[in-house]
Amino acid sequence: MSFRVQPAAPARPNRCQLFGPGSRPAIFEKMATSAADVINLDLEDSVAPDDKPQARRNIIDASHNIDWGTKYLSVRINGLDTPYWYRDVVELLEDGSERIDQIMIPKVGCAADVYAVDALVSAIEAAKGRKKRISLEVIIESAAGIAHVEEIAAASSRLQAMSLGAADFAASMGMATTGIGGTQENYYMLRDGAKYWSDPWHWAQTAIVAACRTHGILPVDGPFGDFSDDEGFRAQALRSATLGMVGKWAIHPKQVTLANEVFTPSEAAVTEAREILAAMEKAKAEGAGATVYKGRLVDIASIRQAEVIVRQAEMIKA
Ligand SMILES: CC(C)(COP(=O)(O)OP(=O)(O)OC[C@H]1O[C@@H](n2cnc3c(N)ncnc32)[C@H](O)[C@@H]1OP(=O)(O)O)[C@@H](O)C(=O)NCCC(=O)NCCSC(=O)C[C@H](O)C(=O)O
Ligand SMILES: [Mg+2]
Repeated sequence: MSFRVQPAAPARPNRCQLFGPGSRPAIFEKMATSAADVINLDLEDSVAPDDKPQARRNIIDASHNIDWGTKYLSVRINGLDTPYWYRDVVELLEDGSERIDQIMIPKVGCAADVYAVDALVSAIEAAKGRKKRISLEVIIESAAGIAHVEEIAAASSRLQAMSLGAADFAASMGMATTGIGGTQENYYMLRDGAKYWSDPWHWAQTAIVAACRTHGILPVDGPFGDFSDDEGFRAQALRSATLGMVGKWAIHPKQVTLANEVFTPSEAAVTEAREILAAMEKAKAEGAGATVYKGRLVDIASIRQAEVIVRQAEMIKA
C-alpha cells in the first residue's frame, strides 16, 4: 500500500439514482416514494430552455413541500457553458429548503469547473446561513472530462460522487452510435467467422473508478437508454458492479428495482465473504498468511476483497 492511504468513499447507499425532469412536477411524489437511494431532479437536458425558470421554481417548491424521506436529494444544474447554471445555483440555494443535499454538475471538463461551483455554493451558504453543507456530484461525459478525470476527482472536498454519462460521452468522443450504454452492434472482435461483442464503455468506467477510489468518491454508472430492455440493463449494471461502481442511474421507474438488485450484494455473496474472513482468521491464528477456501487460494488481499462486500451489505442494511 502507498504511504498515501486510500480514503473511504461516503458511507451512504447509492445503488440507484432516479432521474426526473424538473419541468414535470407530477412525478415528484412518485420519485419520493420510489425505492431509489438518490433522487436527481433535473434542470439540464431533460428540460427545454423556455421551461428552465419554471422548472427551478418546481424544484424549489418540491424541496419545501414533498416528504423525501431518507432519499439523498440531488439537483442537476445546467452546464458551465450555458447562461443558466449560475441562476440554478443561486435560486436553489437562496430559496430552496435545507432538504436539498447535493448539486450535480454535468459535462465537467476540468477541476476549475468544480471549483467555480464550489465557490458559488460556499458564498451562498455563508450569506444565507444555510446549515447543511451541500455536496457535489459530477458527470464525466466528454473527452475533456475523461482526459482530466483524476484532477476532477480531487477538485473539491464537497465532491461525493462521479457518474459516466454515456450519451454525451459518446457524442463528445465522436463515437459512431446513438445508443446510451450497453452492447453496441459494431463493437466486436471476429474469430473464425463468429462475432464476440466487446464493451466500449469499459475503459472510461475503469478510469472513473480508479480516479474515484483514489480520492474517496462514489463511482456511479449513468443511464441505460433502452428502458424496454431489462436484461440489457442488468448486464450493463453487473459489469459496472464488477468493475467497482456502486450504483446506476434509472431514467424510468422500472429500472430502480433492477439497479437495487444488482448493487445489493446477494446473501450468497455475503455468506461467502464472511466465510473467507473466518477462514483467514483461523489461518492467522495458526500463523499462516494464506489458506485454501473451496479449493482456491485466499490470502490477506482476499480479506480486503471480502470486506468490500460485507461493508456494502452492512451499509445498505443500516
Ligand atoms: C422516459 C420518460 C419520459 C417516460 O415517461 P412516461 O411516458 O410517463 O412513462 P410511463 O408511461 O411508462 O410511466 C409509467 C409510470 O411511471 C411514472 N413515471 C415516469 N417517469 C418517472 C420517473 N422518472 N420517476 C417516477 N415516476 C415516473 C409515470 O408517471 C407513470 O405513473 P402512473 O401513471 O402512476 O402509472 C420518463 O420516465 C422520464 O422523464 N424519465 C427521466 C428522463 C430524464 O430525467 N433524463 C435525464 C437523465 S439521462 C441524461 O441526461 C443523459 C446523460 O446526461 C448522458 O449524457 O448520458
Ligand atoms: Mg448528458
